[in-house]
Amino acid sequence: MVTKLADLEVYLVGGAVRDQLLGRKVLEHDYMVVGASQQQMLDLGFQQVGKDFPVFLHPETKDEYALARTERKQGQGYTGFICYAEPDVTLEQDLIRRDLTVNAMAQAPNGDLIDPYHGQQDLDNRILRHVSPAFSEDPLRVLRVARFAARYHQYGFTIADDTLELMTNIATSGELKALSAERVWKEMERALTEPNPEVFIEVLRACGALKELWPELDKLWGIPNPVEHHPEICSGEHTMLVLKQAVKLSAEPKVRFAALCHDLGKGLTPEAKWPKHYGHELAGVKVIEQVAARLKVPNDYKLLAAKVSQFHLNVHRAFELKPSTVLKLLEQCEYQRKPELLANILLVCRADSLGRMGAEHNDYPQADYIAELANVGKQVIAKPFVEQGLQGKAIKEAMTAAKINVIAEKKAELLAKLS
Ligand SMILES: Nc1ccn([C@@H]2O[C@H](COP(=O)(O)OP(=O)(O)OP(=O)(O)O)[C@@H](O)[C@H]2O)c(=O)n1
Repeated sequence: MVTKLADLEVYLVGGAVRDQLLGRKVLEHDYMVVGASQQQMLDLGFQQVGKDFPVFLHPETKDEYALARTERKQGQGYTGFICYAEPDVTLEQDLIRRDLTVNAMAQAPNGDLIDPYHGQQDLDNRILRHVSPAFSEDPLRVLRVARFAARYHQYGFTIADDTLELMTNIATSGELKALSAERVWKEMERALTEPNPEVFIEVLRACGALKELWPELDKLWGIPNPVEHHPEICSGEHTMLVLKQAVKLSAEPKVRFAALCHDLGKGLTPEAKWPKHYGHELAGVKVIEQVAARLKVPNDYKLLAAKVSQFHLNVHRAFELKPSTVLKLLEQCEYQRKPELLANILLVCRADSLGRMGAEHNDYPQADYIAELANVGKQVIAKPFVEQGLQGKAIKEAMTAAKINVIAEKKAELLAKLS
């Protein structure tokens, strides 16, 4: 009979066991409780937090404690689960419903590892492998595996062949379409923070999930670019190179998302026009809006991606732009109200330029050049024009003329230095 906390049969489970064995920092401790009822947990002072599952917060540590449970799928989609969490559910029964063997290990309080599905062996061999056919019960696991592959690529992990086959079956069955946009986006966003987000995209592509979830991106493979600017030719390959450069430049997932989106407009170029892509910048904005609406992408991600798509070629051509065009570009990038937006646009443009085969170590002086012109533009203020007695529209016109002047002066100075 469980009457005090010390009587509970408790195991550390999931990511904490995995990451501890990998020598990684453990941020979250999840525990499983075997042999207790929901009422006993409440009587011990645990606070129930799970709506769908019996998950509780420890009265003192606030760590998550879940009752051992089995789950069976009922119908399509995530909500259709029959969950059973009575005290007779065993540790092994709970572990077998989990996604990957490396996630299906438990550790007893005395340190013993309970590993009925050989997670440690897979961990040592650097393999992501599903535990059982129950893997398919939650299609989101296709994205989870791709995300773990992106995270653990640095340790040499690969996906077991039969797991990739299972993921392919899930993707081609159309079941990914039943996932809510919120769950899909959450996985994508997390994947974008990993050290190798390009692996996430490559895995999704390899199992056919990218085509289902993000066809506008999937389409870029096979669309050529002019070889003189893009020795890698393929737009999909180029996008992966840009993403890798973006990872080097910024930890911000929205910068990485914008890198993925910057050439989506190329998917709309009629084949007869290949390998050129006139107008893909503006065409891409519509595609990004469509992707953002479908995946419920946050507005700041959408805004950055759309601006990068629209203006990346202009930024690349920065030195050729007239001062008035530079000012227009800066204003369209909301350079005064949102300095971070312009800084991120310039980062992605740099990633785009360096994300071409053989260009990895090139310089990208356009970014500093635009940033410096923005700085001088910002310094023009309304006060002197107001003091001259100008009003309303006249102040705005005078300020614009003054901004163009200071930009022209700075442009001449910077170009003289660069030449
Ligand atoms: N769709 C899911 C979600 C979770 N789990 C299981 O629940 C555990 C905890 O899930 P979560 O906290 O999402 O993942 P972690 O493995 O802890 O990974 P992360 O480090 O990304 O938090 C996982 O280890 C896995 O055993 C699962 O099998 N299927």
